Amino acid sequence: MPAPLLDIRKLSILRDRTTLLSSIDWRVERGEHWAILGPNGCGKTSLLKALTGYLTPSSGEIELLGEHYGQSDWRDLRLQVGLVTSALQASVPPDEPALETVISGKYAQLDLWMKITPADHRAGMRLLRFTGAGKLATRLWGQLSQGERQRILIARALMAKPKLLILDEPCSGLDPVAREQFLHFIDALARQPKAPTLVLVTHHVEEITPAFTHALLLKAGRVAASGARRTTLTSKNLSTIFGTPVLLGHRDHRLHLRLPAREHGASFTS
Ligand SMILES: Nc1ncnc2c1ncn2[C@@H]1O[C@H](COP(=O)(O)OP(=O)(O)OP(=O)(O)O)[C@@H](O)[C@H]1O
Repeated sequence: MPAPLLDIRKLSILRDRTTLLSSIDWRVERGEHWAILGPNGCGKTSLLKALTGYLTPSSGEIELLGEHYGQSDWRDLRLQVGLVTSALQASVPPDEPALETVISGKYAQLDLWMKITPADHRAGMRLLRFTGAGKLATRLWGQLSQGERQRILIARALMAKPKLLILDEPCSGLDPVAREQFLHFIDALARQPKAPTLVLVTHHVEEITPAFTHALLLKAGRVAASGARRTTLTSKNLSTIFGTPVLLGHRDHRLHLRLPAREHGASFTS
């Protein structure tokens, strides 16, 4: 049996007497796509930092692509993990054309300084077209819209042919139409036969499209629920993580969340 893509066991992280993560167990098999959901401060970013080697565990084990944290060079392993996060946006030079930003992903560098080979040019253009940004090749980073930037960053991440692609709140800052278009793209990407395993970090159940097969729900640094989407994404579990009763609905293969009627409280009178 092949090793799981990711196997995290009893991971705890403490900093300055604060528990960021407590006894996290999370196993991702190849071919699965996961959503990580939880309220502000529940530990989502800390978990991502731990698995990309930017936050050292206090205890527990992380196994990524069959390699154990602490025993392998995590800088090499990190190259197999694509990370699309808004934190990256500030690091891209504003005068860099989109095609160069994409190609820089192959070399894990920001601000591409080397000569572009014809093969890299072809691969970069193919990915730009694939992400629906083919016409943006010469557009400068500083001129791109938020939605366009997200597509460029995904193309950039795919340039390194990652086994795991992490999308950290990729819809923040997108208008409703751009968000829907972007979610369609992500759903289609996940269904590609050679797609990397996707991990989507979000606060919003609406963004968990049907291609996401599994979910990890975090609350206060702990796993509140984890597993197949049907059994994990439930009103009960979501009420637990958000600390208030919520109702999960399904419409047209999409999820939505609402508060029970009596929770709305305020009413208007004229
Ligand atoms: N280096 C640190 N030292 C102390 N506390 C930290 C440190 N890093 C994060 N924290 C705390 O750990 C908790 C989890 O933070 P984290 O950024 O992982 O949450 P998150 O789920 O990503 O939140 P959000 O949804 O708001 O982005 C927060 O309360 C945060 O203040």
